[in-house]
Amino acid sequence: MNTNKNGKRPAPASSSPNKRARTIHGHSDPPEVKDKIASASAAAAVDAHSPLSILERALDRRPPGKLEGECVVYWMRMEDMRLKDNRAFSLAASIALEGKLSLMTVFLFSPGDYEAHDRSPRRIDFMLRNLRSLRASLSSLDIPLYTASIEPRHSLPQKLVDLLQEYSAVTVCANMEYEVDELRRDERALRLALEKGIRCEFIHDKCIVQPGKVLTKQDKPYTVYSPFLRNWISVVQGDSATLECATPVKKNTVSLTPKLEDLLKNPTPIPEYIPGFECKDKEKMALYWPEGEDVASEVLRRFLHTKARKEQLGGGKGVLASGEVDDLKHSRIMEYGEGRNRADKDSSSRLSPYLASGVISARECLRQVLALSGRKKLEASNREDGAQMWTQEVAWRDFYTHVLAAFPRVSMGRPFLEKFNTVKWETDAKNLQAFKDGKTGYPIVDAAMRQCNEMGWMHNRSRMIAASFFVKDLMLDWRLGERYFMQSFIDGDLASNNGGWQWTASTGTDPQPYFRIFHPVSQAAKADPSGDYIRQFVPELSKLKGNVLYAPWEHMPHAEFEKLGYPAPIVDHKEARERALRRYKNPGCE
Ligand SMILES: Cc1cc2nc3c(=O)[nH]c(=O)nc-3n(C[C@H](O)[C@H](O)[C@H](O)COP(=O)(O)OP(=O)(O)OC[C@H]3O[C@@H](n4cnc5c(N)ncnc54)[C@H](O)[C@@H]3O)c2cc1C
Repeated sequence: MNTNKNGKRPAPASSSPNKRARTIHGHSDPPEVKDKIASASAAAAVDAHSPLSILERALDRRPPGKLEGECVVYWMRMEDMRLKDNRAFSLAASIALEGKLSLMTVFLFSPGDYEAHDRSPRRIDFMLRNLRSLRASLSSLDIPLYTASIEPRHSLPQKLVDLLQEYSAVTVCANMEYEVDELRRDERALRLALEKGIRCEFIHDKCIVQPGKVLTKQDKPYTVYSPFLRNWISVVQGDSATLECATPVKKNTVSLTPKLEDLLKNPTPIPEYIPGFECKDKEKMALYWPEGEDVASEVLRRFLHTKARKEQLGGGKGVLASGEVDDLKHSRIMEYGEGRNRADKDSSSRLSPYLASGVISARECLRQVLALSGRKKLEASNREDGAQMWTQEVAWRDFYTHVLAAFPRVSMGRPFLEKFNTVKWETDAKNLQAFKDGKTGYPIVDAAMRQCNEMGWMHNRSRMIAASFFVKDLMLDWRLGERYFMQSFIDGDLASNNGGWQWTASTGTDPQPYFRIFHPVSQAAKADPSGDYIRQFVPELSKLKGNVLYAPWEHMPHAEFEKLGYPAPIVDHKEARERALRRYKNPGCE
């Protein structure tokens, strides 16, 4: 470790071009994500004929003649893992009721898709846990659940249709998933099903307002959030059907065929884990993030009605640990306007794992917010009221899903702003590893990354600070960071994660301007004024207080600093900032 002139401060590793000892220069895409980056022309072609528009057109086709069969299938996927307020499930039930048919549910595991989408073992384990809980609920409704693991992933549409035929299904209903591969898979399944006279219904459910419904005056998708939000609010308030709860599904009334009866009594197994996605810390994850619809409802209830609790900061305390106190006036949502950027407080809802897996619907969240103190109006410009502010955050989830649906190339490794595609990235493997391990020497970044590694989740501010440091300070390719987050999070959601990374990397829709670069020390003081967050996740610094905590190398004598066993900064922020400005200003240049 180096010391500076006054012998006090271990100097951060230099990032200026002529001093970079450990940095391997490279203009090429990093090998880890190379396969995932489409060419500009291929990506533009996908944008021009988006998989969503292709699927929507295909949905107009119906099998000729009367549908003959014995059941209707609800095809549940990993983003709609609930029975309440689930549109495809309700639709399947109503078609079954009308046709005097029985209802069954199918869940197909697709390890190839999980791999392709960098799904984390935590997310897969959460999926399995929720599925087990749903199986019990389905069984109480006499609805059989069929499960199977399908490989290779490209065979899934054909295997689904084989299964539909085996069970003599007339219709299959599913909620749309907006990722490119998934939309293409569904379109293929639809074509194959049609050939066999089976009807497919893929419907919008994930967002509060469906993609394609919030458009500019020129009928174009929005690329800027504020006008999107204003229009989104007018759609929500102008059409009462938007927030309507899907009809609850009742017990199967028709007597089941022997095959379905057998499936109800002898369900196909839900594995302990999916090979390749063994979750090493599953007990801990189950403590932090218990599964089930009732849990999700309780997480929401507490956010709306109870006060912040200190214990929720981390330290093995789950999202439903006891100690909550009802206090509508000072509930977490009421304090959200002021507190939402505080990583050291129990300031946000922690609903993201439940929303990402669809364990609770976003509509339900908004209905409950509107019911609070009889609130009826949403206001785009109100940035003080906690409930309004929170709704605006939930709208970001819709925004990024709409962006993904309208500009699918963003998920094909392309920056939304193509002009930044040639920005030169570093490829320093040691820096990448230090970031992942939370050993960058910047306490707030390290606390964020250690929270990620410990909980599979991070506070929004922490995600922004860590991602900014990754891109602008380490100058590492944002796609590598995007991938690591997906592989680590229990709430990994392609649209929100990609949106968050592209916002931070200044390459996305409505991004952070490239010249606004977070300072990892001043951001620490803002996000963690009490210091509790850093002390919780970075035990080497647990005895430090005040400004020393945010930049110990700067304020402590060298010998004292060394005793902490905490790394010195791996880059100098000032130099790194200049490098980032230089490279963003002139993409392609050193
Ligand atoms: C680099 C980066 C990566 C991210 N990756 C993900 C991800 O993989 N999955 C994910 O769900 N969110 C992601 N986010 C968004 C946001 O950080 C999380 O949704 C939020 O921190 C979850 O905590 P919460 O449920 O307590 O949020 P709250 O503040 O209580 O917000 C409520 C809900 O609104 C939605 N939401 C809030 N902020 C955003 C946002 N900026 N973008 C999209 N949706 C939002 C989420 O569904 C969230 O659960 C990312 C943000 C960044 C900057």
